[in-house]
Amino acid sequence: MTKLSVNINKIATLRNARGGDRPNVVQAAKDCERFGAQGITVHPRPDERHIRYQDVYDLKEVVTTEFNIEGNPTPDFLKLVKEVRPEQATLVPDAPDAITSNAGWDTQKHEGFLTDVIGELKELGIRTSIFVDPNERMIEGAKLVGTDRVELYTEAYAKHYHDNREQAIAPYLAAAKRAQEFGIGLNAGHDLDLDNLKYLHDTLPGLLEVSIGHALICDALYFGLENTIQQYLRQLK
Ligand SMILES: CC(=O)[C@@H](O)[C@H](O)COP(=O)(O)O
Ligand SMILES: NCC(=O)COP(=O)(O)O
Repeated sequence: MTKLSVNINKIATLRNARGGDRPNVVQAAKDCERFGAQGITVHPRPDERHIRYQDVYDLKEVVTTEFNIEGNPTPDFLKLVKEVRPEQATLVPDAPDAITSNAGWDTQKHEGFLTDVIGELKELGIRTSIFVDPNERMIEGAKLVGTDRVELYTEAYAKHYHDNREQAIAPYLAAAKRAQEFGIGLNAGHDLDLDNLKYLHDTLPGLLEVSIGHALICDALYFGLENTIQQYLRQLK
């Protein structure tokens, strides 16, 4: 079964546009769960342009499904994660000024750092995932650093899906098979939507979770949040 974790960053973006509390991020997370989401993802960034650190503490009090915190493991991020203790922490090597995540880890270059951070989080009972490009060498590095899971960075898949989906998914399939051989759990995310999700789900073996935010929240403007989540869940059957 592939779980749908709804990334609620964009709910916070909308709230922050006016500085008030509408829409309420905590209520949105509760509603996503009520409408069927099997997890809630947030990606607090250092400038707190969408999810704020305080949101993460507030969400921890209410999220009853799987709470996944994504981000670059800076000292501030690690302090937050260690205090909140989500079910899963996804480490993403994004620069503070990046508009959005734009690359996976070089797991070989950063082997020592990732090994240390992953070890610390696992000791606290937090499942770890690392954001990686669909590259078999990076999966081999992921094995060495001891992560529980990898999250395949699906931007390239999404970008090329409509040109040639077999070609677009080929590197992901190879990476997924390698992860499976190593006993590493498989997540995926970035730019997934109602067009490209089903093929990804049906093609990648052992896909445990997808985290989806931008497209899902955009779809919710037209279809409503409950209906949208139901539509995404149907792609994962
Ligand atoms: C790791 C990843 O792909 C997502 O967390 C994505 O980066 C969402 O972050 P933004 O909402 O800040 O674009
Ligand atoms: N990990 C990916 C994520 O949480 C959401 O990415 P996107 O759907 O906002 O591109």
